[in-house]
Amino acid sequence: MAQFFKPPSRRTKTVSSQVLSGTADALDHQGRGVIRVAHGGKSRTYFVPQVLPGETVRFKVTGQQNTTLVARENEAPERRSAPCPYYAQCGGCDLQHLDEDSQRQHKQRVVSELFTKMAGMNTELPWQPTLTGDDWHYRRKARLAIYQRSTAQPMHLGFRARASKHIVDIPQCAVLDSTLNRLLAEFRQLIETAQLGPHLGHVELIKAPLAQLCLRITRSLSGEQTQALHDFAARHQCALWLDDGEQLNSLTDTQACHDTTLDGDRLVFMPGDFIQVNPKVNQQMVAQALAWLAPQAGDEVLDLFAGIGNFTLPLARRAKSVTAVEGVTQMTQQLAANAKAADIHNVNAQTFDLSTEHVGRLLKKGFQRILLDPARAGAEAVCQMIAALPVDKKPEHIVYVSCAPNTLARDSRWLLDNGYQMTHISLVDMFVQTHHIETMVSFKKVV
Ligand SMILES: C[S@@+](CC[C@H](N)C(=O)[O-])C[C@H]1O[C@@H](n2cnc3c(N)ncnc32)[C@H](O)[C@@H]1O
Repeated sequence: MAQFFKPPSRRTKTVSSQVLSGTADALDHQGRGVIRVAHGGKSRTYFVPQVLPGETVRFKVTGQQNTTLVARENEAPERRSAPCPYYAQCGGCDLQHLDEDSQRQHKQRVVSELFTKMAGMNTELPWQPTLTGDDWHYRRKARLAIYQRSTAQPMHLGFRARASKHIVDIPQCAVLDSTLNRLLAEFRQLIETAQLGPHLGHVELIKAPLAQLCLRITRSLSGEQTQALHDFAARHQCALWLDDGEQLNSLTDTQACHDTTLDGDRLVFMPGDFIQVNPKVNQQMVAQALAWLAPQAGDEVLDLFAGIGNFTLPLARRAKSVTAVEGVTQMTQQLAANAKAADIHNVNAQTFDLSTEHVGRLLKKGFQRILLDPARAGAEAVCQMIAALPVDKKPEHIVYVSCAPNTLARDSRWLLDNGYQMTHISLVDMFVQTHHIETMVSFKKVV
């Protein structure tokens, strides 16, 4: 039999399940303690959840990126005891071991560092006061997973555990709106009495302004179960929706969900459409965008990643016209319908993918002001195309609203290197108790 030389495997030794120890010297942008551990003359960096700078811990390496905390040897002075009883298991509010002021300071520091590293900003950023609302019970929308193999087995209703598919039972959520929390407790009982558990995949709770429950149905319901849902909706004066994965049907004869803009216009939406989860903070965010963008009566404004028109309608009331672009057809149609119902006729709503060339053609028409509010992936293609515009076609003002500071810093570099100056930046405390960071930045054309 022929023999071939077999080189030794080049695969790095698996680190999985190793228990290491070290002291955190920083927090990363996901709120995890940064621990550097020496390995055979080299230093390796780990990111450990629930750990603060100065704390020495033992942690288990569960994958290339994942670690779990095993034991903490000391506590940093700024650590507080987490107010929510589910904090240790639930994957949700992962920064509540810091008080709210410390959370905000950490988030501001993260954004500043990312701007230095990724956008080349070496001067102090023009920070404005953080926009804040309630620290607890601020969420008007949440999706909870449901799992029950059969009615003889226990039912689970809650959020997924940290880095896992396991459901942590959450009878009450400390950041969920209080009306929705009360409804959640009643709904848990209904699942048991009507034996709904094996038929449901998740429930989405929305306050809009009537409480709404949207149920993901995985097996068809019996007549008695449907009646029990009807009775529940009547008893608790809420709306009920059934989603079978293909269609969303309203079970109750109630009005659709809606929000109200700061001008009093109605923004109708469907469960599943994007809405900003923190209504108090959202109102301030829209007001600040208007103040920074300062649309004038003669301005043509572009609202990109427009959703159902959260920024579009207020902008349209102040400018000559607004072109709003959104990638989901249903939301663009809803945006157009919302404008029409508010008697606003200067909105041109378009549907297309903003990561494509198409946006370049639109930008060449020339807009005085642009509002950008992308998803976490950011708006790099848009910023590159703004950067490449001739000076006379470049907008005078841009406001960028972001839920991911790394893509915000990356995209901002295109603007800062191509004729724009940052005039304002502020944190928007949309997701208190969690590591998620919402930021607003205003740019002004300087050349
Ligand atoms: C953060 S939400 C903002 C929505 C709206 N501005 C608001 O305040 O409610 C981002 C929106 O961008 C849309 N979107 C994400 N990626 C997109 C893309 N590549 N092209 C167009 N729209 C996109 C999403 O559907 C979503 O509605």
